[in-house]
Amino acid sequence: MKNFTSFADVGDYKALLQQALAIKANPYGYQHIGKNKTVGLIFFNPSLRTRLSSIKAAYNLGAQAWVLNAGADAWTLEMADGAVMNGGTQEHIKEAIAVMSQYCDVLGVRTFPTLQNKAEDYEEVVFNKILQYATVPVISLESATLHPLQSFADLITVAEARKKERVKVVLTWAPHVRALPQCVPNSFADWFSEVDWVDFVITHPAGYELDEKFTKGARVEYDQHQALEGADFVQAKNWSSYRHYGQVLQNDPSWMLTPAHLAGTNDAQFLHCLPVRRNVEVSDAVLDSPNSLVIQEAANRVFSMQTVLHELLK
Ligand SMILES: NCCC[C@H](NC(=O)CCC(=O)O)C(=O)O
Ligand SMILES: NC(=O)OP(=O)(O)O
Repeated sequence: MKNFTSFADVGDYKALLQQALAIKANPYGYQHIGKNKTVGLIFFNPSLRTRLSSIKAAYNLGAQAWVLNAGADAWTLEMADGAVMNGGTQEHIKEAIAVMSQYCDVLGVRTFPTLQNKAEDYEEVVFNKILQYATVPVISLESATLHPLQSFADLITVAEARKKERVKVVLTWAPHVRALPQCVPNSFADWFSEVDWVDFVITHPAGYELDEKFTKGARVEYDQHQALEGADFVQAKNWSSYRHYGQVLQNDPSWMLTPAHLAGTNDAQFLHCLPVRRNVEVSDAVLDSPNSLVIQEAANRVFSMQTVLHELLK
């Protein structure tokens, strides 16, 4: 693995999953890998889990980590090639990333989409500049279109929690009060459509279709009730429209997941990447039920990151 930006970077996902489970069983057993190594973490956007689990993952591996809040703590960065920098931007991304590469052995970067410029977001213009200028391996901490560390943690969680060999996993759209990125559902589809022991179904209202580049022919069922029938795992997430880019087309509260929605499932276990808007996306009764895996899922963010760091630093 050269960088970690999507499922395609992984190669053998079964081997990576086994490695994650081995690391989780013996989290401090690989400290020789991180000795004298530094993990750099740059955030252009807020984070709780990704930031803290990445520091913990580095620590478990015997490495040190530093964090830069690029949106707040550093100089205002210029992204455009050939820019005449006589305005508000103070440092070009070209130098900034090259310099930060001098201070670490692997670089994690979070940069959200604009949700305004579809072409710029879906061409990953900012993230690709970072890949271009970095001289160390780069890990996506959530880019404009994908969140692979989250999906890998979701895969670890489903693998641990499944009660049978083949499982049905449903990704359901949920209402929200804001327009959110498509990264988490894109990435969930990018990973789960490839897992050979998963029957994967996506459900959302019309107009919320995801980019087929990521859904890769996965079954889309517009009737949420039908989709949830017999599910073993349900991942809920809001996203804004991809077709009508960045728009909130509707917010029908009947899509909020409640125990009644889960009645026809196979006692489904519940997933959400967090942060979650309680009683907007999902009801308290679902989040607080014994079938909720959200804390275990967040805990597994340490092991998805630790496994990726292990691969890139070994
Ligand atoms: N990193 C996990 C999800 C981040 C982001 N959620 C948010 O922005 C929620 C913000 C709010 O609830 O206002 C998203 O959906 O991609
Ligand atoms: N799930 C997730 O990535 O959370 P943060 O945005 O808090 O890092």
